[in-house]
Amino acid sequence: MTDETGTATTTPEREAHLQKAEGAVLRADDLVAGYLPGVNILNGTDLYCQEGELVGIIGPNGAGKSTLLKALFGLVKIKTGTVMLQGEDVTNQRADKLVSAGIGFVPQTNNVFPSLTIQENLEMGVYQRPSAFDEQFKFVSELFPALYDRRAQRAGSLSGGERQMVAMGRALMMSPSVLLLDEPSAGLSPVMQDEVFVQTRRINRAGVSVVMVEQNASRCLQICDRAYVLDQGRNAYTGTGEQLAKDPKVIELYLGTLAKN
Ligand SMILES: Nc1ncnc2c1ncn2[C@@H]1O[C@H](COP(=O)(O)OP(=O)(O)OP(=O)(O)O)[C@@H](O)[C@H]1O
Repeated sequence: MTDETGTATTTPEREAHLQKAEGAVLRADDLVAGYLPGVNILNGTDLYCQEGELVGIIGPNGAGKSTLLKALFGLVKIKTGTVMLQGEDVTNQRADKLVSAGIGFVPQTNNVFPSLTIQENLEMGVYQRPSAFDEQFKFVSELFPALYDRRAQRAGSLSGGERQMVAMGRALMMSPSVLLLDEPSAGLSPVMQDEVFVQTRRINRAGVSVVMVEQNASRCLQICDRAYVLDQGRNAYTGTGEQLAKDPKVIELYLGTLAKN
């Protein structure tokens, strides 16, 4: 991390965070990234996800939450900093390489092929390893029985919540070491939002490490093991979901406006 003058800085909190990041399935250190030359959206973001963890990322609009996920998944250029997947440096690797290396990503929008059936969508998820289809289809069908029952239905005819299930199922087809979810509850009715949180927890309990960005901050903090509050591309607060949900500063600055539902 550097200050405005480019001098290296660190804090005891950051040192402690870096120590806890040892051995993580996915870790990002000091990411600086953005879309345009000279305009950084991430300004030294740190994150880690240990095996089996469900990690949430919350924060105000425009904080860089989606940008962080895209940077982890090779969709936004990382200018400085590193991304390590199971101890391997994967900084700025192409998304398709990251999928075969073990990162699953579910974008916020346009995350299914609407003209394809549910089964065909799931086949697309495993196109790099077609021989794994049967086994992975069984795993995904056990998590989401409705997908199996309706496998011949076109994804374009499904509701928002059902599409989200297909998108998650597709990303799980490669049996990822870590699954990145970008605002899975966005645009859904309160009932369907709840369903998505239950499903996310179920995926995590099935042994999949998850990093999720969420606009429904209070619900996210309820289900996640740990979370980051991002502000202006920097780590503002971090702790267990329970700690952050009770932290007066987090409540005042972020949950007050974000946790309406
Ligand atoms: N493709 C892009 N090109 C240029 N700037 C972008 C692009 N996508 C996002 N940004 C900018 O990056 C900043 C962070 O956006 P980002 O979507 O990461 O925020 P966020 O924390 O996910 O917010 P929200 O909850 O509103 O989605 C915003 O200022 C946004 O305008």
